[in-house]
Amino acid sequence: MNSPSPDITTLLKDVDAKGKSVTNSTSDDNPRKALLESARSLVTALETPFEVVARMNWFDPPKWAMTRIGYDLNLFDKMLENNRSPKSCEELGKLTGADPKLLSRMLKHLYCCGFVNETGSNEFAPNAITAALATRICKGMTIDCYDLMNQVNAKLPEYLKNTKYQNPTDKDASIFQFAFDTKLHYFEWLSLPEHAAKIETFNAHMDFKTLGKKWFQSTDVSAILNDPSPDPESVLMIDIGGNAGHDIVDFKKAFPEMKGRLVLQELPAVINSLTADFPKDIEAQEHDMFTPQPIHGAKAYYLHMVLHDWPDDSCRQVLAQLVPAMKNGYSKILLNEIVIKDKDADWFSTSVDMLMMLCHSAYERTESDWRALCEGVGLRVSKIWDCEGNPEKVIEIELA
Ligand SMILES: C[S@@+](CC[C@H](N)C(=O)[O-])C[C@H]1O[C@@H](n2cnc3c(N)ncnc32)[C@H](O)[C@@H]1O
Repeated sequence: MNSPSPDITTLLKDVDAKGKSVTNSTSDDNPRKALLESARSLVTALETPFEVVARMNWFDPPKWAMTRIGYDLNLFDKMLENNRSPKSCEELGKLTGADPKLLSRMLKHLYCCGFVNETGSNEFAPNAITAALATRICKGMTIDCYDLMNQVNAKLPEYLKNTKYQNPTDKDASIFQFAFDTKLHYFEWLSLPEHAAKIETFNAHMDFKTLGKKWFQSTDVSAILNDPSPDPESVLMIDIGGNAGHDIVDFKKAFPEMKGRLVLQELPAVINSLTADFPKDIEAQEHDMFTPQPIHGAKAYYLHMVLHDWPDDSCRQVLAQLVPAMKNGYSKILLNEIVIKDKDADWFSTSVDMLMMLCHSAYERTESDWRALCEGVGLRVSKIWDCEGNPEKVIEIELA
């Protein structure tokens, strides 16, 4: 191999320097993230362009497919059995019902992905990624994305060719609708009785999707919810489009002493999917956010990655339903949303932006996009809280 180019040398020094600032501290994850970014830059510089293209075309698609099939076989759970002991493909074949030769080929690829450890010839053991894959949220996210996105991605080139490469903005003519040959909006389609199982994978995906800490773990909550009414009957927070309530449930756990009612508002199909262990001290209410907000004078109307599913005119309709319900000088809307950078956007934000285009003809907004959206309906952004550098921020909004 040739001696490293100056670029590589600089990148190595950068990795070395960033590595020194990483500690085991769980309270500040930023040094680890900075090292990861530097390490990624180093890998990008080391790989040849042809290796990059080969990985994209040959390596990544079966990585996704083999993982998806792993769930059908219950493979990751089976690998974790018996105290995570290494298992031969013969043994795994008996546990999953799959051909040991097929399992051997699948697991060799998953080993190259770092998803399992190889402990011998045709023998594999789970590692931390296998254990993560076995969790409900990783399983739900993978099944939800794989089963949907393969079909949608496959039709994307044809859709964009048909629309002469216009940026998709029509919620009723999304790429999802084209790919699945339906006139229903994604959330109407998901609400069909025959898609009840998909709701569970979607809920698990939503539970997964926030990278990093939740908003109330990374902001000054007492400053945001300042001076809430001492009346225990008043509403402290409504989680609108809160899915199965993972945010508001965790908020309640984090602040059990905070006064005021907590309410989850969602579509009927999601409310019906709530399990028996949904906390009794949080109210679950069916509500269509495009209709007038029934609860007036709440301290906070919280929407987490809800508006990003919709193009601008729909977002304005949702916000306009909140305006008459808000108490001037008291109520706030809290949007917990990605604020995509004008320049140097991160991979999480751009990936979710693509997902929004594919599913909903929607997009991730910059700070100026969010401000313009609010100003159009008699609201104003009073503060944007940076959540420890995470792409998702808290956009605090008041009546203008
Ligand atoms: C991207 S998910 C975000 C869920 C949750 N806030 C979170 O961050 O995990 C958007 C949610 O909006 C809900 N939703 C869609 N249309 C809605 C409507 N018209 N009224 C209320 N909720 C709606 C969906 O059911 C879905 O759970």
